[in-house]
Amino acid sequence: MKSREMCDEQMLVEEPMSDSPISMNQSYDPASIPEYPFPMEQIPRMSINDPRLQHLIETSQPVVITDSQLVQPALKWNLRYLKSNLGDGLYYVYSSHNNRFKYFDKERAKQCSSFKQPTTRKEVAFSDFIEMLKKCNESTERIYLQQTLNDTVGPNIVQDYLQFNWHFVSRIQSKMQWGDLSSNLLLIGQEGNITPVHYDEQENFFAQVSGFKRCLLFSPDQFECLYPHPVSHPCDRQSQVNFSNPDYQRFPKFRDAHAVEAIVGPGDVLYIPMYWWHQIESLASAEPYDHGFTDDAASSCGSDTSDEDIPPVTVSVNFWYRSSPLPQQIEYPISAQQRVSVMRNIEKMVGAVMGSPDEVANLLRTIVDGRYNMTSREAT
Ligand SMILES: O=C(O)CCC(=O)C(=O)O
Ligand SMILES: [Fe+2]
Repeated sequence: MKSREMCDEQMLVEEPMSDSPISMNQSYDPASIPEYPFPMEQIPRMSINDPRLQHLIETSQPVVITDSQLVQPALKWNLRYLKSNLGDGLYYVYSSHNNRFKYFDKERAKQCSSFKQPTTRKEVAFSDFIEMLKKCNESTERIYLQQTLNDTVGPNIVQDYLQFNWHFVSRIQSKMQWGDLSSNLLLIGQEGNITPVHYDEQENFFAQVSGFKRCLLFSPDQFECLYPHPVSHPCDRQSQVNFSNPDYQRFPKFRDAHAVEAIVGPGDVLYIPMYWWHQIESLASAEPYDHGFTDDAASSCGSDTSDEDIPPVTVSVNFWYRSSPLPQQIEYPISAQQRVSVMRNIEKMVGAVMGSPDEVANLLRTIVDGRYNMTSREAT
């Protein structure tokens, strides 16, 4: 396990482009990293040319790629540039009364009267998002923009997007026989925001554009330690465990959880394999955040409040690729990913037939109790 000091050194980011607004020697504030009770190892960081890279991706191991230039044209995406160039589309902005932004399915939430929504969501113009950010300075509310990039973006963003390093990602996509790129999610959140631990059913190249994020990953074989909500719950795929305040009575196997960690900065791309659990935390920058409005505050933002009031944000863009958990030929023992997929399918099937989550538990217990949960000696 590498020491935090080594990590901090690694995080000194070279200026990526001469006309880039990213200043040299950018780094994060180590004091902004939350502490947790589980052990952590570092995710390897390597060059696009490193011969180990392909093997890691082939075997579904997380890795940080440091020089892919995947989103190089986006490294100039500060708030001012985005405001001028994102176009007049609407953006989903989530609000939370604490720093956690736990995902939930809105449709399922409507059907579940006892469910307390952890965040609220608004669809707003990008300029309104900036006004909302300013208001966050006056309250404890925090916000997080999370919107799939779509065809409402302006021509400069289209140009930037076309100049992403598609050669790099498409080569991996075809080598790994992944399906289509399903979407690119743009994430702009305040420093300190946390996306709590969950897994996705897609392969992910997670590209950091501005600011720093701490990414904690757990392999799919830690399903038992992380206690996901039932598949029918609005928070399907999300862990029930809150790392900042773990309830060991309810979740005793969380004591066995162990993470791998990466701190990503501008230009880094983290490969998050499908079904790998991840918690993503926006860290505080060590330097003052340059949103780009400082020179022409009055004209740029067009509002009563000063642009100086905009709190610092982090910006990321992910690349989600469809993939199948089942290979053409199943090999035994099945992988941890396949095991999760099988469990999900069984849970969904029983839930669909029985109609209620309580019935799922009863039915599965009836199948197992006294029959499969015995030692092999008792069973004979
Ligand atoms: O950056 C974040 O806050 C969450 C990103 C995430 O969960 C993802 O890309 O799958
Ligand atoms: Fe995710």
